[in-house]
Amino acid sequence: MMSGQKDDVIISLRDVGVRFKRRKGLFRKPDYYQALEGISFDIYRGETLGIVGRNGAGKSTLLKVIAGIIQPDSGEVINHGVTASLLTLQAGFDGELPGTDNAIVGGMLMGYTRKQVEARMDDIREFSELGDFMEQPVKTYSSGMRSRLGFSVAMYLSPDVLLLDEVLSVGDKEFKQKAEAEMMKKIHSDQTVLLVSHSESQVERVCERKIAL
Ligand SMILES: Nc1ncnc2c1ncn2[C@@H]1O[C@H](COP(=O)(O)OP(=O)(O)OP(=O)(O)O)[C@@H](O)[C@H]1O
Repeated sequence: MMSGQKDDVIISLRDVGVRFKRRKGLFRKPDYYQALEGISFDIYRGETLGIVGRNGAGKSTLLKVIAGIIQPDSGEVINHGVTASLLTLQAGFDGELPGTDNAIVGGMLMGYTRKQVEARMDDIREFSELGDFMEQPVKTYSSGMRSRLGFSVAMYLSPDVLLLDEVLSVGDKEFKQKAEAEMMKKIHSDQTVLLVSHSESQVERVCERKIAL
């Protein structure tokens, strides 16, 4: 991980716009939906930035643009040489593969080698509290178990910028508290975190700065 000053800008968004083509069936022309428009801000090294907004405000879309998963239709995202990975609870896992293999694949997508992920597997297993379930296919997991796996992988294999989409809002109360405590440690370290949340109070509690969409 890179260390540096808190006033280093590591990613800049300049007037970013994203629109989606919406199909209207066979006999009508598609139209366009402007999911994001004119978004400009800087992300500083080491900060924890909360992104809030109502359903459909474009929060998940914004994280995808920052992660480079989708390209903006206007404006630009300038990455000053950092890795940014998106953690969501819905996507990313192969249900047929066991938790361990999913952790390895996830880590490799963030630029780690298999050996590097394996070296952290005991920590991931312990934090997630999945135990022997780590050897079971992810399709047999409950949604809470999936979120524990995703969160634990992200915590132990952090890219320079960790993009978290609603990951603190699931799981049982106990795990949520443990996850939040772990997040607080990251926040007080060099780790840069962008956190999307429906909960304004959670953002107030966890983040140093917030952006409303
Ligand atoms: N692939 C897509 N094709 C068409 N429209 C899309 C697509 N992805 C998102 N949208 C639309 O863009 C808007 C923003 O979606 P996004 O998922 O970014 O919102 P959000 O703020 O994360 O919402 P939520 O709080 O409900 O998770 C929504 O109106 C959604 O319908």
